[in-house]
Amino acid sequence: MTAAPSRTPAPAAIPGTASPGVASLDVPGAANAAAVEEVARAAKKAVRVSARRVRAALDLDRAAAAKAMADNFLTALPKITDGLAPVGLTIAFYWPMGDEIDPRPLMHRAVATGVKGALPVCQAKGQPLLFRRWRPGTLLAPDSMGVPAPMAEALPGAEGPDGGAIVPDVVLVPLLAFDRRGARLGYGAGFYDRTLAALRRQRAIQAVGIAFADQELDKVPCDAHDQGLDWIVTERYAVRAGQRRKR
Ligand SMILES: Nc1nc2c(c(=O)[nH]1)N(C=O)[C@@H](CNc1ccc(C(=O)N[C@@H](CCC(=O)O)C(=O)O)cc1)CN2
Ligand SMILES: Nc1ncnc2c1ncn2[C@@H]1O[C@H](COP(=O)(O)OP(=O)(O)OP(=O)(O)O)[C@@H](O)[C@H]1O
Repeated sequence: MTAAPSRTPAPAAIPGTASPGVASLDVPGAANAAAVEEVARAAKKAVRVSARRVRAALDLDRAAAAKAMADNFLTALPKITDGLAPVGLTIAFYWPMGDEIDPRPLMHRAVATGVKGALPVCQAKGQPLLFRRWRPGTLLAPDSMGVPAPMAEALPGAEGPDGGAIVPDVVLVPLLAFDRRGARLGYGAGFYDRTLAALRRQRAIQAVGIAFADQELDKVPCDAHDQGLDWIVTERYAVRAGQRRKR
């Protein structure tokens, strides 16, 4: 199965991956569902450890890769946003953490073309992320997970508990590992899964996984609550999830 065309709402889960790799655990009923979850959780944990090592050890020019990723993203943007609101497009970026590919060159270039920028804010564990407006120069302070995020007070008209939250059209998702189906692995706190699930209930959005190309795996372990990617953009290419690898 391929990803849904971009004019229809994005798929809520990764097509054909309800119980990947563990379908032979043919135990009927709720016990099976729990076993499948458990196997997926253990598999993810192991893959996360090795994926972190792989990303930290990548032997490449990280600044050049960040620029190349920005080029690929901006070239693909008309396709990524085909069918979304053409005016006042809001893109949720992320502020780089650790060894992640740096989205800041992309953020500056995208905003210079008139895109509205946003950054995620962690409110608390177990809660979806919210997004606040980002422009070059926006003051950032550590959110509840210690990641720099726009402060509520810094925003004009940001009254209310969410401090001026905005709903993005395109969400950049930082990855530890991904596959071409659009399955992804993050830090394991479930922030992006919860956030994409909540956004997709509200409107058509596009989730774009951002990573170094070498973070790709044949198959990332995933389970029923995992929210898939619509696109993947790396320093080497931009692809719609669900497309076969041309190699
Ligand atoms: N750049 C970026 N921003 C993001 C995320 C992300 O993955 N990348 N998130 C995606 O969910 C949310 C933050 N999630 C987080 C999940 C785990 C840890 C964490 O375990 N931190 C460790 C140090 C990890 C490290 O340095 O590699 C710690 O605080 O001890 C932090 C943030 C929102 N913002
Ligand atoms: N939509 C959701 N509602 C409630 N809990 C969820 C949801 N999505 C994920 N979770 C929980 O979050 C935890 C982490 O999920 P998972 O292992 O998929 O992390 P991840 O995809 O690597 O993390 P992230 O989404 O932060 O990048 C799991 O224990 C899962 O039960």
